[in-house]
Formats: sequence, structure tokens, C-alpha cells
Amino acid sequence: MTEITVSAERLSHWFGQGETRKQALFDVSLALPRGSFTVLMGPSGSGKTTVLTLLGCLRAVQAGSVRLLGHELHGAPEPHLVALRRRLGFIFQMHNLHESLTAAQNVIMGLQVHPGVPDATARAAAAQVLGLVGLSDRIDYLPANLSGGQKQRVAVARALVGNPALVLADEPTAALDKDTAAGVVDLLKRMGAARGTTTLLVTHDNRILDRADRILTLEDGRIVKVEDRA
Ligand SMILES: Nc1ncnc2c1ncn2[C@@H]1O[C@H](COP(=O)(O)OP(=O)(O)OP(=O)(O)O)[C@@H](O)[C@H]1O
Repeated sequence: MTEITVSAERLSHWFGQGETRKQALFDVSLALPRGSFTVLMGPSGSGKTTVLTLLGCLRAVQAGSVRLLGHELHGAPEPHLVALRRRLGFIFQMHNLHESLTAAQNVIMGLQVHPGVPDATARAAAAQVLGLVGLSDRIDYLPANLSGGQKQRVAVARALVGNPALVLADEPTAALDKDTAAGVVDLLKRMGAARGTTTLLVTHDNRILDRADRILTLEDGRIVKVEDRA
């Protein structure tokens, strides 16, 4: 049987209170098999980021079910959610690097959620994953001395260094040129194949679509299309 990393069943979500209360998601159901690479598309405001944050334990589930790594998120206590979040990797459009830390130190931040990792081990893990994203020669650079694409690759390295079960990426290639964007996506795909990492990637970027195993399209808070490419 296929192992499912994360699934949603009839997931609905609302923002605001009283008269401004607005439904952002309507009965969204999906299931991401282990190691799969899924793209989530849709117009601005269709609910993509909301789905990502709900699957990633960054928002409380209000209605419906999310099962992440075998655990139900609806009604789960905060310490449970914190523990689950440690098994995820997040990549956002804005790279959010610490400007006062080098590339390696930023990547090591991705390991701080795993207490007790010795410094030398953390440094070696950071160097290895920076090598995977093609930044072996930039390990000790500060973000100010890196290009936009290089900074984004550091952010990818930071998300992957803890060997997450699930990577949630929100427009990770928006700031990148064509070749760098392709490199980042290929890296995420390779990690899926090599480590069984499951990836869900929000994008408007047509260049990524042909690399997806599955493309989900959201419109007005509903999944309106599922295309299997595998
Ligand atoms: N914190 C919030 N408070 C109120 N409404 C929100 C909030 N976050 C999102 N929304 C609304 O929920 C809907 C879905 O937003 P969401 O950010 O998930 O869309 P998106 O598809 O990711 O859009 P984009 O491509 O522009 O990032 C939109 O109508 C948005 O205005």
C-alpha cells in the first residue's frame, strides 16, 4: 500500500469574524504519497497559501481533517503540532535569511529544531547540503555577498538539512532566473527520489509544471482539477 505523507479530507477554512467572515477553502481533499512531487496552482487568492499553512501545522484546522505523518491535526494540542513541525521543511518566496549569519550558519539554523546535534555534525551537514545546492564555495559568505538566486538556494539548503519528511514550498522560484529555478526544482525532486521526501510546491511558474508528478488546481477555495503526470 502506498504510504501517504499528508492528506486532507473535506478541509474548509474561514478568515475574519462576524460580518467580515469569509470562507477561503471549501471541502478540499488531497493525499500526497511518500516521495511524490506535487504542484499546487491557481489564481491569486484561490487559497494556495492557506492550504500549505494548514498542512504545515502553521494554522489551526477549523473544519475537516488533516492527517500528517499518521497524526490528526484537527484538535491536536500545540506541543504535538510543534513536534510535527520539526519534521517539515519550509521554503518561502522571501528567503528570510539572517543577514548577520553566514550561509553555513543560516543552514545550521534549520537544525536548531533538532536539539542535541553536536556543532561539528551540524557544520558537516550544512556543508554537505550547501554542496548539493551548488554553494560549496560560498559556505562562509554573508547573505549580503550572495546573489538573489544563491540566497534562495541557501534557504532551500536550510529547509532540507534536517532531512524533512515533507517540504512545503511557497513560490520558491519566483525570484530566480530560469536555470537557477530549474536547479532548485531538480534538487527537490532528487531529494524525493533519494530520501523519500514528499514535496508540495505552490507556483505560478510554468517552467516547473512538467517536473510534477501531479498538478492540483485551486479556484475560489476548491480543487477544480487534478492532473497526474507520473
Ligand atoms: N490572514 C488573513 N485574513 C483574512 N483573509 C485572508 C488571510 N489570509 C488569506 N486570506 C484570504 O483568503 C483567501 C485565500 O488566500 P491565500 O493567501 O491562501 O491565496 P493564494 O492562492 O495563496 O494567493 P496568492 O497567489 O496571491 O498568494 C483570499 O481571499 C485572501 O484574501
